[in-house]
Amino acid sequence: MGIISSPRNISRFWEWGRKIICVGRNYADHAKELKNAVPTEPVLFLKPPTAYVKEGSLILVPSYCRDLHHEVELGVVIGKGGTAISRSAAMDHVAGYALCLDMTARDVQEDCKSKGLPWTLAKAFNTSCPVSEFIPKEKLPDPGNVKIWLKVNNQLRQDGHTSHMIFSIPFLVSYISDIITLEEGDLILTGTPRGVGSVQEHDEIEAGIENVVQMTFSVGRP
Ligand SMILES: CC(=O)CC(=O)C(=O)O
Ligand SMILES: [Mg+2]
Repeated sequence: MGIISSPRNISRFWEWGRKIICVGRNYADHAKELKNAVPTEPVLFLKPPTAYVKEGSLILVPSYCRDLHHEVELGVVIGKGGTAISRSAAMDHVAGYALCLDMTARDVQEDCKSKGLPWTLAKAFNTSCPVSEFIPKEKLPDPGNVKIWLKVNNQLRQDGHTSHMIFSIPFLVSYISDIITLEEGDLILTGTPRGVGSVQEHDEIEAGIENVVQMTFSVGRP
């Protein structure tokens, strides 16, 4: 008897084992709050698929981290892969979106920056990429014009607007695809607005895209 394989469903993109490509310092107000220069080219780094976590599971503080930060970000889910995608064709490659957290071991990142080391330990640990449900493209017709927010224990910490991104979604899809071939199921995190800050074990993080999606995660220890 042959093996029947069911087709993969893009609304469960986090199960596909694809790349997570993150853009850093894409909001001038956040670059400034961390005393970083406002970039003239996108800053890129990666998270592995083992970084994904869905609502109902804990965000885990890595054992070596003393200062875990939240960063709320709009995620772009790739529906059609490609290399050297033009800016004008970029949105044809987008299947939809997800609200994402780029959890960051800030103390470790600062140490890596001072030593000129890569950010892997700070950004790529297990559960460093909590994601909302998949948002089909039609439900977010103007992704460059939405409010994203984040609360910790019901206190508003981040209250940003995607219109403040330095590099737009079409620009980022095109720019990244020149360097890293994009594949169906890949996720691009588009950077965080100002207001990043610490979370501790037992904290509750709530985040949303205004009028579109909301999600809640708790923080724990492994
Ligand atoms: C300084 C950072 O951690 C950059 C980053 O991830 C961002 O979203 O900006
Ligand atoms: Mg980030």
